[in-house]
Amino acid sequence: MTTAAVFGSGSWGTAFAAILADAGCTVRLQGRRQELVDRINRDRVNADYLPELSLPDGIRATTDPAEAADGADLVVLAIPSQTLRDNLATWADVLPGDAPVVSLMKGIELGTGLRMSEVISEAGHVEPDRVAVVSGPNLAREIAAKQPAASVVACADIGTAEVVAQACAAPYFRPYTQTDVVGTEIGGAVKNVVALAAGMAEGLGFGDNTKSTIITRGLAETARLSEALGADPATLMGLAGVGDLIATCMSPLSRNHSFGLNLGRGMSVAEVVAVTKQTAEGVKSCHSVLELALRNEVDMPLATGVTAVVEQGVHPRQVAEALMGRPRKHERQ
Ligand SMILES: NC(=O)C1=CN([C@@H]2O[C@H](COP(=O)(O)OP(=O)(O)OC[C@H]3O[C@@H](n4cnc5c(N)ncnc54)[C@H](O)[C@@H]3O)[C@@H](O)[C@H]2O)C=CC1
Ligand SMILES: O=C(CO)COP(=O)(O)O
Repeated sequence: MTTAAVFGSGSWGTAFAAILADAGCTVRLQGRRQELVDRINRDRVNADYLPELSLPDGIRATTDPAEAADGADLVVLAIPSQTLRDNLATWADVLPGDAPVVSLMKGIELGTGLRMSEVISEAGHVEPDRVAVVSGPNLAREIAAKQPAASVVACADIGTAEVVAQACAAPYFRPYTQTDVVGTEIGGAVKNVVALAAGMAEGLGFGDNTKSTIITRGLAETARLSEALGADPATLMGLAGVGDLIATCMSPLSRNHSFGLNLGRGMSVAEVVAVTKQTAEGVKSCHSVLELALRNEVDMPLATGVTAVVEQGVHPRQVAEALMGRPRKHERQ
């Protein structure tokens, strides 16, 4: 039987721990707060993040990273992207030397422009062949309700991807394997930025034509960036690309979508941050995505507009007008 250690007991860490347990793994769920961990072990529920999910018996929570990682065959990381490097500085020593390490995170590191798998290799001292990424249309609350969904497990080493896929294949969760780690991670990070734009459009009172335009042109700029970084364009046509983009841009459950919605309705970034309890990765990753785009000479007008709203306080309506006023061009450019 596989023993899995999940670091991060927020919405996705908790929902993924339940997937692993339902797939037959023994799971140790690491959380920061003793009080939350005690409640998870006592009440079999993570009341702060997923109160509607009854946690399977195979999950035991702990605050101790060493206890979580001890003897694990699989390590899963589910924390905010911008905190990963600092956390790995303390966790690297306790990570098993031979287990696959899985990133559930959808962000790009500020300052370095590194993808989460690259941060894991660098700061966690894990060889790239052992680092896998799970990404797809996987809104935690729908997964927690055991609604059917699929995802992608990407790893440079297909054997490792298969081991991870085997460990997380549950009746309601269908993992597909991939070797295109770059495309899988860029798809996951950029869709959060595009979802902010879709939310803003909704907040401005625009309907489905506008949102569909944002999704489609958002996909085009995501594909341009991924290709420039060496990804396979086909990956963006799959679950970690268009699949996740649709779910996140359309769903009221998406935190990035909701964040954008509030901005479109006229709230300031500080006001939205104050009412947002969970991680909306696009708010920080828009900056790192744009830096990656500039470095690789890729045109990303939506990401540029989102960054102007988030960082310079430009009104979303102004961004919408600027986007619509650009010179016309061929659809494939
Ligand atoms: N919630 C979802 O539906 C999905 C989320 N993701 C990705 O998973 C990652 C984690 O997201 P969620 O679990 O949803 O976020 P969340 O906000 O629900 O939970 C974040 C967790 O990280 C912990 N945390 C916060 N700051 C920390 C720090 N400095 N050091 C260590 N731990 C810290 C929190 O205590 C909490 O347990 C993100 O990259 C997100 O994009 C991916 C797929 C689905
Ligand atoms: O990544 C997600 C769904 O696949 C979750 O999106 P949010 O972080 O916007 O809630």
